[in-house]
Amino acid sequence: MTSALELLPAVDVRDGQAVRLVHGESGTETSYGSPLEAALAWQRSGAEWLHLVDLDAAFGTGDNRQLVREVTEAMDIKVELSGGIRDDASLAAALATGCTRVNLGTAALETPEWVAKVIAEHGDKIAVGLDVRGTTLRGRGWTRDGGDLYETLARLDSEGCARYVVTDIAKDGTLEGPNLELLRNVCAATDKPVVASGGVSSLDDLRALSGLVPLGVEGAIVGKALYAKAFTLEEALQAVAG
Ligand SMILES: O=C(O)c1ccccc1NCC(=O)[C@H](O)[C@H](O)COP(=O)(O)O
Repeated sequence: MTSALELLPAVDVRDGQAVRLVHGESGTETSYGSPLEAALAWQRSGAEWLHLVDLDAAFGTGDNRQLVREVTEAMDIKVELSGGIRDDASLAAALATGCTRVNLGTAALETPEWVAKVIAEHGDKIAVGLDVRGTTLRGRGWTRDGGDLYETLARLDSEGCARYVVTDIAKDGTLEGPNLELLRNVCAATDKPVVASGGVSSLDDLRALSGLVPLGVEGAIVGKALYAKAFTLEEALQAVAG
């Protein structure tokens, strides 16, 4: 039997606030208040995962490390931490929060030897974010080109990377629907589970992503649609229930 699609409601933190960006671009923020309140609300609604992003750390405009730690420690559910985890110190701080796993982005493009080392050390506590425009990867808060998607995926697979978080930046925060073709292509290129991110707008999008579970899509991150109240998390969980 195939498992149900996992849902990861997103809390992206900028300057201490829960925000949503469009295409991940700095300056496009819509603010949604306290990150802790948002995270607790998703937990109360039945989430089993939280996708928590430190956008300042991703953009290099500071960090929300203390707040991210407080939110993670307040959760009874699994937490995936993302944003600016690029060296031993930031990885140690992220893992010390007690999160379930971390999502590395820029480091996989700029310091591949370090990423290979931490994959070997930490196994499935490490996921790698493949954030793309077309098939070109983007790093540094999605502001710099960082190589070819499929070459990088092959390299990370050979290093034992456990899981990928795949974002089509053109879709992120737009409510235009996920890039199903990209997800199919990535699943065809790797045996490792894929978490889809960016663009979910409706329960039908979630049903379409559920249809990709047999191909290797394990989960879906949902941000803007929940904040914009396109549907509730309870409805989303019902829609993907196996
Ligand atoms: O995850 C990151 O490190 C990151 C870096 C720079 C800009 C954005 C980043 N993440 C954004 C997300 O993970 C979103 O929460 C997620 O893609 C949800 O998108 P949507 O459902 O379209 O709001």
